Amino acid sequence: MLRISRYLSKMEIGQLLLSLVFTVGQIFFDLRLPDYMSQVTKLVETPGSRMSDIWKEGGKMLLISMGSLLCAIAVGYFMARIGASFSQRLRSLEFRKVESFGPAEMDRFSTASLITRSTNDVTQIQIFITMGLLMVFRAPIMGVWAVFKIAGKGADWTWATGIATVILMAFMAIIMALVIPKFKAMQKLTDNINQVARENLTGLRVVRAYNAEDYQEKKFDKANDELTGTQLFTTRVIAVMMPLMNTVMNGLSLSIYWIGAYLIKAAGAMDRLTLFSNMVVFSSYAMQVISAFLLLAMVFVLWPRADVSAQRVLEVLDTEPIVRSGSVTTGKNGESGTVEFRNVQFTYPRARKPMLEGISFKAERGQTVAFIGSTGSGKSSLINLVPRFYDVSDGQVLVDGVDVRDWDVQALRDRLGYVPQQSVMFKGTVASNVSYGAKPEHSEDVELADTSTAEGRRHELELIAASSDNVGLTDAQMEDVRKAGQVAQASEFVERMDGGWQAPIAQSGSNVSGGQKQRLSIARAVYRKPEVLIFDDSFSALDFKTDRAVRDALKTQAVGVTKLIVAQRIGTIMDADTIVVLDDGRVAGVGTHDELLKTCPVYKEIAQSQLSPEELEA
Ligand SMILES: Nc1ncnc2c1ncn2[C@@H]1O[C@H](COP(=O)(O)OP(=O)(O)OP(=O)(O)O)[C@@H](O)[C@H]1O
Repeated sequence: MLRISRYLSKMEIGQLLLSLVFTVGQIFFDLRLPDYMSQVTKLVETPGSRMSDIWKEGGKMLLISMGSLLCAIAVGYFMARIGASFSQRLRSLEFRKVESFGPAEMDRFSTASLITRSTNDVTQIQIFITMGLLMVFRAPIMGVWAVFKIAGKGADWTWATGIATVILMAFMAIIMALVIPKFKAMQKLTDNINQVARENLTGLRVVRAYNAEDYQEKKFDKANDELTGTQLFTTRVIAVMMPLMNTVMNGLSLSIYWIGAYLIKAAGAMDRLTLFSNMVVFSSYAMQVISAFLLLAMVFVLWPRADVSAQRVLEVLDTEPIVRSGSVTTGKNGESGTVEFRNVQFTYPRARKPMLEGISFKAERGQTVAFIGSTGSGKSSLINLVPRFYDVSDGQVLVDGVDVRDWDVQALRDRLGYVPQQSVMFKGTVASNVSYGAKPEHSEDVELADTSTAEGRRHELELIAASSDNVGLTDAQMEDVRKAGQVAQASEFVERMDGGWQAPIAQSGSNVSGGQKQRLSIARAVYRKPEVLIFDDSFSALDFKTDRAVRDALKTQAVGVTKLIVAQRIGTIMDADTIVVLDDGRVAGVGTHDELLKTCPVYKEIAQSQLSPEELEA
């Protein structure tokens, strides 16, 4: 929990210190009250006291109470502010950190856990800051101060308070020993429930199609019951805590008065009034000591969960992606549009066996290099090394003559137009999806925006607005969107949509078909005007005619752009300048279609399974 405080802004630290001052003020006022109470008691007991004197002392008590109230309000206000702005910053930082993650980091954390870590975990930290943080300071200050106030005011009463304190501490120790491990488990169980819910929602169609609702429900019920069971246990234990504490508190009050009654009975008439007043004061201070323990108990309720959450949030924030950015921003000797693999070996993190071995080829500027091979032969794995989703285990991948590990990652990816195997659409419009690469990249400024100040929050909003849906594309940009759409053979269906290029795209592109998504995804890559276009099996959802039309358009419209194409269909890649045939992560052949038909049995087998004898002869 302490380590996460390094993300507090200066303003928040200032507010925290101010709250601390107000807390000390509140304690001061609270501990002054018994003194006035003692005065009032004396006045009431002393024959001949005037009502106005009692009113005066009572008035002072009221003022002191008001002072305490105002301090409490100030503390509550500042702590709520700190809690809200700090958690906002943590969420933003986590979001940006996750954006820098590659597949390796995503595999390590899992999507569900990352969602819990930036929502539920941050909320636990916020609750602790708002409700528990100042108690950490308030409880000991109040306890020690109150002990000083009662020191020397009666050995018997002090003994009674000491015994009550020991009983309280014993109760608290038992309760904490019972609940802390459960609190730790609770966040993991929340991850679990998120994971099951997420899987169910994303796979809803399959669940329905296979009538697997019961199975899914059982899985969810199990996760839900586990979480509920743990929550019930901790809540029950904590529910017992308060009555126990109150019993001890009331027991102590009773003991003080009981002891007082004996002492007063044994004292002489002159001392009785002083003793009585001392007893009232002592009892008030003793209650303050016990209250300090009650506050500590509250801290112990909130702290363990917040501490676990802080560790989980820090785990994300402290993770440095395996793929680290280099510094090169231009190609070697002005080279442009070349991609070369030099004896590349690649092993997936946590895998024992290399997935790719001995891969070498070079794509010159403007050339088309295609990759074909059976399912699982490593085509996607190979292509993923170019944008550095993973790094090679051995050998080199060079873009424009520079090792991809030396490239500044942004500069490298700016040169590439990547079309993934599964198209991804974002909520927005057709145009905003196609022009996605034109958005300003997230700026370092955002990370530093101090959201604890009004100025910082305004700045953050401006930056968010600048990077949100680019509704206002310039005419030139809109022209580029249309051109990219034409190359990807998307214009026809887009123009038939309600709103044309401004037609809305639902979350995950659920209002367009698989083939349409694929075409928009291709348009998005073309729009960037990259040096290298990478198609990871991107033509598979297209019909043969569209596949052909897209490739023809690319030939005429994307001249000089290097194309790396992963494909299942021979027809898609037949005219490539070079075809690399993969078999179980090794190169089985490299050459043109005609060459490979003669020299590569694996390629010949694939070709024979897809083409007619006439096509093969042609
Ligand atoms: N993230 C990963 N971690 C570990 N192994 C992986 C990972 N992704 C893929 N693999 C393994 O790498 C192998 C090659 O997968 P890859 O996706 O590169 O094949 P592919 O040739 O593109 O197949 P397809 O044509 O079906 O898309 C597979 O055996 C797969 O199990």
